[in-house]
Amino acid sequence: MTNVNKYLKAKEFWSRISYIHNTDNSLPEIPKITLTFAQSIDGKISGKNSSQILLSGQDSMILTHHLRSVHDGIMVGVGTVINDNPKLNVRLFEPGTEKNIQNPQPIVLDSKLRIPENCALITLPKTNKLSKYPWIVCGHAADTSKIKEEPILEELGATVIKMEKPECCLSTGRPLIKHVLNELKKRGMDNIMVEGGSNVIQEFIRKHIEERIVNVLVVTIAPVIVGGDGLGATDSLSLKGGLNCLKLKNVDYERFGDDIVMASEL
Ligand SMILES: NC(=O)C1=CN([C@@H]2O[C@H](COP(=O)(O)OP(=O)(O)OC[C@H]3O[C@@H](n4cnc5c(N)ncnc54)[C@H](O)[C@@H]3O)[C@@H](O)[C@H]2O)C=CC1
Ligand SMILES: Nc1nc(O)c(N)c(N[C@@H]2O[C@H](COP(=O)(O)O)[C@@H](O)[C@H]2O)n1
Repeated sequence: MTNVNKYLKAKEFWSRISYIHNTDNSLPEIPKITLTFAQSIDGKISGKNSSQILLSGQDSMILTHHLRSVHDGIMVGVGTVINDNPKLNVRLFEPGTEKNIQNPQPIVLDSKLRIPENCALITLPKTNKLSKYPWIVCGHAADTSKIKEEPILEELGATVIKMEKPECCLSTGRPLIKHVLNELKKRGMDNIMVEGGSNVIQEFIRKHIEERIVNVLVVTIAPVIVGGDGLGATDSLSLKGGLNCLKLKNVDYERFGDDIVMASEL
């Protein structure tokens, strides 16, 4: 398949599955959510000691970058930033379309402002004008954090969104997802792609069971075996409320190179 056809296929797949995304089953006060990650055939999203691994092949990576380009925001937890130092921008696009490419707004869930000042999300926009400075969402426990100060991050270009009200955070200071999403909607985010990592994926699934906050789940399954040392997307997720397992609905599959991409309602 030529590269042009790979981009076309990614676009067509998103058009096909976004019928799920666009069904009006979402809560109007929060952005529409696409929950997405790549996993090995044995359900791991990273390797031993949480080491980052390249699971997606080129074709499914093109899809991931297309998804980034069609969302207002892209969200990860600070664990992913510390571990992977991701860029979270759109680097794979059809040649000739660069003028139309919009990078999503990077959003980092970071209860205690642990984000490294020299991470790519903060340094990249200095040299790459198309990249956006990150929004960093912290809780009230950030006050007592010994590490990062809000003014330093803001001087560097980041926007710190502090969830100060006690009802917006757990007693540990971790911001509650629903309140965070409501705040992001007020700041203009109509749809957000949530890229992980494990704790954030689990939090979205937990919350979804209560309030249906996820519109579409997109999982790339790569023909790779990581083994028992790897980190699973849902290793610490215990399904409460008598659920033995969560059965996905409206399931669709497509092959991208050697990978299978599954899209469904959660
Ligand atoms: N294969 C894939 O698609 C991906 C794999 N990963 C992998 O995931 C691992 C990182 O995952 P984790 O360590 O679990 O970190 P994480 O990225 O899920 O971040 C967790 C942190 O987010 C913060 N946070 C703030 N509010 C939160 C909330 N409401 N819910 C949950 N977290 C909140 C907390 O400080 C928490 O420690 C890395 O190994 C990385 O390589 C990450 C993204 C995608
Ligand atoms: N789609 C996908 N496939 C993989 O194999 C992956 N390891 C990931 N990981 C996610 O992508 C982030 C890296 O993004 P940049 O390439 O730096 O823009 C990483 O942090 C994970 O969120 N995704």
